[in-house]
Amino acid sequence: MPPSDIHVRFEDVTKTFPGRGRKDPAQQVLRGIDLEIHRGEIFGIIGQSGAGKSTLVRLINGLEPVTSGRITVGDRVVSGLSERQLRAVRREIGMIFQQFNLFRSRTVAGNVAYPLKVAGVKQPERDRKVARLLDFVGLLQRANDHPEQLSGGQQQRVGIARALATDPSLLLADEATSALDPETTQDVLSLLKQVNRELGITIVIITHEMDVIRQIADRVAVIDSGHVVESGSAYDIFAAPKTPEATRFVSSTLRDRPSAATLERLRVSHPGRLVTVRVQDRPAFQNSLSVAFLQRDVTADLVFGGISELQDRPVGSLTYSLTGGEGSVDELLKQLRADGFDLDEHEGASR
Ligand SMILES: Nc1ncnc2c1ncn2[C@@H]1O[C@H](COP(=O)(O)OP(=O)(O)OP(=O)(O)O)[C@@H](O)[C@H]1O
Repeated sequence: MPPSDIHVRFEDVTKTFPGRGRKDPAQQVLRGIDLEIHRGEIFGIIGQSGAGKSTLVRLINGLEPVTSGRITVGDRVVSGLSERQLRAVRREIGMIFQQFNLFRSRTVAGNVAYPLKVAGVKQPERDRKVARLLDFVGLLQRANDHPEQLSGGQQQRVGIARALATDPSLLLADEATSALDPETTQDVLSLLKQVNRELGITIVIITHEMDVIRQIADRVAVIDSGHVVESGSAYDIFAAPKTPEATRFVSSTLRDRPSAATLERLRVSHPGRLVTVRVQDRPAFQNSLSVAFLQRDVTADLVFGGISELQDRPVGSLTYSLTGGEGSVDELLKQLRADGFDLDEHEGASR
């Protein structure tokens, strides 16, 4: 990828918060982070609470300084800049927050106008721009209301309009939908997609909800205890997560794999060997499985599973209870693995 197509680059970045003594020791929150966020994409960062997501995103616009390593935004190294130098960088980077962070004393229009005022944009131009932004987020009619008169979703729309006021090329979204109900979350995610597709703005979205990643991200990094444990296209991570952390996040949203308790129940009600096959985006996926079952004379009862779509491609898994004559299930599993099927047998099942 040409360097100009990389919008944000982390190179061996660490972050340690200094402690204040023995009872409050220094805390290393990010360790050796290497990441490349491409221009024009929606990049998701997922991790559990305390994994270091907010810190990571706050390093990009210098709200926190790095401890070591280098962060580049466009062709500019932003780590190590002074507050004055950072002000110019921040004009190119919008940010939205979980709690919206609007000024309660200002109107909706006043909130959106604020960054323009700070940037020295004069009145008639400012009013025109505020009206255009409020129209874009669907709140032109509410320009003179105050934030508390709006729903959470509407307040986040104002947050988005305000973040777009200085025409940023990059938008940072810190748990932007975590305070919203599922339906409003959908609306805000649709608006963010529109911001990305129509305005060409790169979006970095951090979340602890894999469903947000499923709905919106092109690529994703999974972070755990300050490390990037897995990264890649959202489809690849959903279709074939490689680490236990990514697997946990994926099954939390697809709910396609049986839990330990469900497996116990399935073992009681089904005599066969329990095998989970990952759904693959290949022609006649299910038909090839059925043919293999028939050829080996194995009876396959579908006992659990789920298939969803991500970027118009199938993801998920199917769990079968397999029964057959002496050696036939072993032969079947060997053949399926050789044919490139991705499967796990749940040990402990009755044989
Ligand atoms: N300013 C700070 N000073 C000291 N420690 C901090 C500071 N900011 C964050 N931390 C610590 O860094 C760790 C990571 O916090 P961070 O907010 O980045 O995680 P997160 O993954 O975003 O989690 P959450 O979703 O709960 O905010 C936490 O243990 C937190 O207590």
